[in-house]
Amino acid sequence: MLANAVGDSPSQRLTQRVRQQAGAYRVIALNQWDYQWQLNQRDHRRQLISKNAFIKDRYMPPNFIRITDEQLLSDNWYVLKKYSFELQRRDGSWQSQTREVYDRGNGATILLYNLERRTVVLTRQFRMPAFVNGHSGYLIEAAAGLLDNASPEERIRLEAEEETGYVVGSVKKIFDAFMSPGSVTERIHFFIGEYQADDRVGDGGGLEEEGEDIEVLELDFERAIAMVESGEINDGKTIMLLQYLELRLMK
Ligand SMILES: Nc1nc2c(ncn2[C@@H]2O[C@H](COP(=O)(O)OP(=O)(O)O[C@H]3O[C@H](CO)[C@@H](O)[C@H](O)[C@@H]3O)[C@@H](O)[C@H]2O)c(=O)[nH]1
Ligand SMILES: [Mg+2]
Repeated sequence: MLANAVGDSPSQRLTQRVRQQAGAYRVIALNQWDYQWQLNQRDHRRQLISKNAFIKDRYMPPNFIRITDEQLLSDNWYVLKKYSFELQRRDGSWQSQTREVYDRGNGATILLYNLERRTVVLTRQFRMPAFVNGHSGYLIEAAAGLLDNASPEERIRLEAEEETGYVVGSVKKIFDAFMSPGSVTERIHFFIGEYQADDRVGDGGGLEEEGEDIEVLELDFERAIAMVESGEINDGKTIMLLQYLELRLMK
């Protein structure tokens, strides 16, 4: 339902309130993460105006963009589209642009750590895109997987066990992040979870039928940090997780 419909549902009341508050602002998006944002027209900074609002009928089309065309370039595995659109610049003028956008869904990742022994569990597997870009392709990474319609927490528990063999107890979501927002839609949900040696119930390794052949590495935390510095670990999500742990827990 468009938010300018007249009515008395919670979302409509919210919308009216937002509009009253709007003044110098334009509402830009009611996104899927339960946050409502508005955009300051003077400096284009986003400002959070409502959290955990109402899920279903709260879409308000932003008025700073007009999508004029959407062309499917490939849906061989995931979906690559070319969007043509007009975007309003900060001086108020409109500019036409095209952008290719690769949509492979969202993902989740987890760093398994043991505080007492100061260790972490990572994986090593072949990544074709890294190979194409001059790497051996064998990247050291935190366990991770695409959501495939599961919730981030549900998916990361399954993925951690599938890839590392560890059953994860409690997990903590620390943040989510766009990892390549210039071209890829994906948003990754980041988790950490403590493990003990006897939480390992299998070998991990991933699904052979999907081409996965994942090596499980248990590393001293200090060694892992040194590998970030030396460039041996150069996967973005893994660096972010290790540095989070260093800042918050492994002092
Ligand atoms: N046949 C085929 N298989 C594919 C293709 N692309 C991916 N796959 C397979 O699809 C499976 C996806 O495995 P997951 O464990 O769910 O995902 P992931 O590849 O580990 O992705 C995780 O790490 C990425 C890199 O950091 C993240 O981008 C992603 O969000 C997720 O966290 C893997 O077996 C992968 O080989 C493709 O084009 N063709
Ligand atoms: Mg994976």
